Amino acid sequence: MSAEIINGKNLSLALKEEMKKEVDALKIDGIHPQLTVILVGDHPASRSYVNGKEKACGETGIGSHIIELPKTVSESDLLKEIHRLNDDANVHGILVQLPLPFHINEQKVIETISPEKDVDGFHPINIGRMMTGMDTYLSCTPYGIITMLRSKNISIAGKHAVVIGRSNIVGKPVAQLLINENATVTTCHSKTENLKQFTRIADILVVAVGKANIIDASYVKEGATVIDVGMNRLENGKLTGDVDFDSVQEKASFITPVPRGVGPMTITMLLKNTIKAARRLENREG
Ligand SMILES: Nc1nc2c(c(=O)[nH]1)N[C@@H](CN(C=O)c1ccc(C(=O)N[C@@H](CCC(=O)O)C(=O)O)cc1)CN2
Repeated sequence: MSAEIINGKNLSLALKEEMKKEVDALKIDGIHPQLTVILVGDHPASRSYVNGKEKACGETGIGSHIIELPKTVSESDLLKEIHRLNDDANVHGILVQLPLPFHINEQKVIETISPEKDVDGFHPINIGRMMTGMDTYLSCTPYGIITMLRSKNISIAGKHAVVIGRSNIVGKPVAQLLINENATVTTCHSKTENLKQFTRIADILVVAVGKANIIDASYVKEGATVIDVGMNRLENGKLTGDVDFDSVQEKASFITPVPRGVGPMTITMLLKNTIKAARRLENREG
């Protein structure tokens, strides 16, 4: 067997075309979706992700603005900036690029963003809404994963999904979204004993560990769907996932690559959330 590749880059292109039409229609109604991104410091990867967000906004007609703050900015100045954006009626979506410097409390920052403008879906109110199955902004990476599964009509209901990783940004919300889709979900993590006993019975395996090529074919059930959220930069500069792609591709039914898998979908779902925010804040059903 050789698994079908779920190409997040191509899916993103198709979704962005649809969103461009949606944004054009909104503009005719006088609504101009607007995203503001705050970038603290000059971490090259963060800068590149923020540039990617700006480019994707441009491609779909969404207005974007980047606020750059020095890495020495105080927590209170950052919070002030967020309050100002919360009060700015022209701004529909606010995002603070993570990670932040150590002297800034990330959770405090997330909780300061108005839940109605929290297009990252990180605010505890939006997490709570997601957990109770309410309509809300879904965290972009988990939302992208569910969208990738749906794009290939992969059955989720009744299937056993195993998530490796329990971060607030990926592991926990993706597990919850899979439960919302009626999967039976097992969450594994660094303290899980005998990881293979779980992964080998997974119909859907989501890997968000952060260790290059740690999951090889021996962890995977024949015919499984394998979603690789890992993004590991090797010494030679090459980007690789948590999944040993070549061996797992021989055993799985579907697999996401790195790069051009989940990563591009993270940005694309941010655009979806920004359009939703614009509709909601302008009272047009989002
Ligand atoms: N406020 C947020 N911060 C961070 C998030 C987030 O969703 N919100 N997620 C990550 C970074 N991230 C977006 O911000 C992100 C990561 C990766 C990609 C991507 O497209 N990756 C490419 C490869 C890019 C490369 O070569 O380096 C791919 O996988 O094909 C997009 C967005 C942490 N911070």
